[in-house]
Amino acid sequence: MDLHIADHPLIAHKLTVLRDRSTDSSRFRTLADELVTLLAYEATRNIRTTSTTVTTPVAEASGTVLASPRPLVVPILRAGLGMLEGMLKILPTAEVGFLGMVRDEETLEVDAYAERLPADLTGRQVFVVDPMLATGGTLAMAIDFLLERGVSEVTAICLVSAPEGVEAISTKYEGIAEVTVHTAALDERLDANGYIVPGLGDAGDRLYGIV
Ligand SMILES: O=P(O)(O)OC[C@H]1O[C@H](OP(=O)(O)OP(=O)(O)O)[C@H](O)[C@@H]1O
Ligand SMILES: O=c1cc[nH]c(=O)[nH]1
Ligand SMILES: [Mg+2]
Repeated sequence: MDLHIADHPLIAHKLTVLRDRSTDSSRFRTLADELVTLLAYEATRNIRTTSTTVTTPVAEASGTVLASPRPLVVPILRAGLGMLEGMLKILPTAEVGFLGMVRDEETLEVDAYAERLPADLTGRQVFVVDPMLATGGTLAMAIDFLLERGVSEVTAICLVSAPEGVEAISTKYEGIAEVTVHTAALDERLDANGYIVPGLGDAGDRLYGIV
């Protein structure tokens, strides 16, 4: 697995405000949106393109456009929805698929309650967005859904990741699929309840639950 940890002062600043317990939902949503746009710039560095020519008002120029089929963005509900608009700002032509998943707070087992993906994703470039990579159980289930549909290359964009989740994904897909994770931060560890330390708390609640 390829892990990229962002190293940019604007990302560090926005993430610091995002972590702050006193940041309210409205500001949290704005920051998540801004952060994913910044992370997506680097995460799309290897997006597939094709060469073309374009006629300017002056002359013909050679150019580059996104290849077909267009990329697929998959937010993992609920918290991943807070990263969708930020992704679409820089990938406005992407197709969007949805996965709804929730962790059991006691067992940390993941339940998939919604799935709306194209049936055949053979050869498609896929960007999964979810703010938190904790145990890695949710991202693994999402990757499994995608692999079943023919995907061989998945890029995940997360805001905060735990070493335990990174290790779990790296081990599970070694030699099976090309998985890349872009994260704004790699934190210290998980606590006894499966929360990332220092993390930012429950991303879904902070985006949509608590004002
Ligand atoms: O790596 P894991 O241990 O699987 O945990 C990470 C998952 O937990 C959060 O979702 P949650 O289950 O809280 O659902 P929500 O988005 O509806 O809040 C988060 O958005 C990830 O999807
Ligand atoms: O710290 C964590 C871990 C999982 N999900 C969250 O929202 N936060
Ligand atoms: Mg949650």
